[in-house]
Amino acid sequence: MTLLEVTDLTVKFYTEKGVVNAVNDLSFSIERGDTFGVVGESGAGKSVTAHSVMRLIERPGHIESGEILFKGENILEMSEAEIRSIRGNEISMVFQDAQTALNPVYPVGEQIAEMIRHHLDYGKADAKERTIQLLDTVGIPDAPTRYSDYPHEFSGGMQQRAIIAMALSCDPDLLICDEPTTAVDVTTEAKVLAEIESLAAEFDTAVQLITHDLGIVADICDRVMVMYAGRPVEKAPVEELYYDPKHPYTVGLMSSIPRIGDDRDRLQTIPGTMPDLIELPSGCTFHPRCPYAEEACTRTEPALVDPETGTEPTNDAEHIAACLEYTGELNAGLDYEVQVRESTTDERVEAAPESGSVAETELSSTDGDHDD
Ligand SMILES: Nc1ncnc2c1ncn2[C@@H]1O[C@H](COP(=O)(O)OP(=O)(O)OP(=O)(O)O)[C@@H](O)[C@H]1O
Repeated sequence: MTLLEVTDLTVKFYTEKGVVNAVNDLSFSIERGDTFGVVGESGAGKSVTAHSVMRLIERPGHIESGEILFKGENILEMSEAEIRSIRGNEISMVFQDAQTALNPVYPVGEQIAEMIRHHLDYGKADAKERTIQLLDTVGIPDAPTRYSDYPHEFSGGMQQRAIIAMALSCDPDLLICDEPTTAVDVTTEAKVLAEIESLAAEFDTAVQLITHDLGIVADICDRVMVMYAGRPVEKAPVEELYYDPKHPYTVGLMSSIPRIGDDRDRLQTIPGTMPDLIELPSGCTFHPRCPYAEEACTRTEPALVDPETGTEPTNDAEHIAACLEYTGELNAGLDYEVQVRESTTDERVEAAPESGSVAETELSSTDGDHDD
């Protein structure tokens, strides 16, 4: 049975300025042990999607329609007690502002042990032992001593790992990580991500990783969903997305990956910003920013289709995209090139949109040592 199956999810926020269409008709699924990336710029609806899965959407937000099946049970129809027993237990989440998840006045170890006692009904000594084991697993050096340290005695990277340990403490089936590394430096980021990856493998935990960075997705995800203005515009196994991106927005995102020592101004490659979600553009919501947009794109909203056939995807279709190119409605077509450069240490993919800019990313895995 599929672990998580989201179908036609629509979420709106009723604000004074108007109704924000945060998530529109979104469907995706995550299998057990899968690492699923959700990418897109700020405001794409990534966090709202994750919060919906945890049923944490609060007023003025409202889940308008859709189904969220977790192990076959509809999360949206569960009682408060049922959803509470799943949250932090079978599904746990590392939030964007992860550091605030630690209470500054209690030792880190005690906070994790408390979670374990609460959710797994462990005795005091067993909970402490499991906590120390977990701290050790996430790479906290000298875990038995560090157990009694307060959050401020941990470095940012160590705090982040402690939070991941906390999220994993109940051995969840699904770990949702919302930009888990925004608050840490680049070196720590690579280590934390490697940690999530190896722990997920060790515990057979599925991961939904939310990020705006396709480079991170390349490092650790199996499958990816690219979101734009509350909708999925492309879904694919990670390698296919990199070698053969089908949606112009994905190509634009790949162009935006900044690299150290890179003198090209990559962040400029997608002109404009995410549209106002109160008044979405007509037709394809990406058309105002798309270098290939034609008249048809201002009128017709593209459906997610199998790019090979241009038809509605079958259930087992792995790569799907929402662009009129694939339903034969564009005259000039898409004009970008994907180049694959291989080197001894990594593989790089480049995609060049019409503007002449080049998208590039690495398909190498992060190094997973534990130093801070
Ligand atoms: N409580 C709220 N009230 C009003 N609008 C909201 C609220 N929460 C989210 N939204 C709106 O929903 C849209 C999607 O937000 P969301 O946080 O999911 O984006 P995101 O892709 O996760 O972006 P980021 O990477 O910045 O977190 C945004 O336009 C946001 O303004």
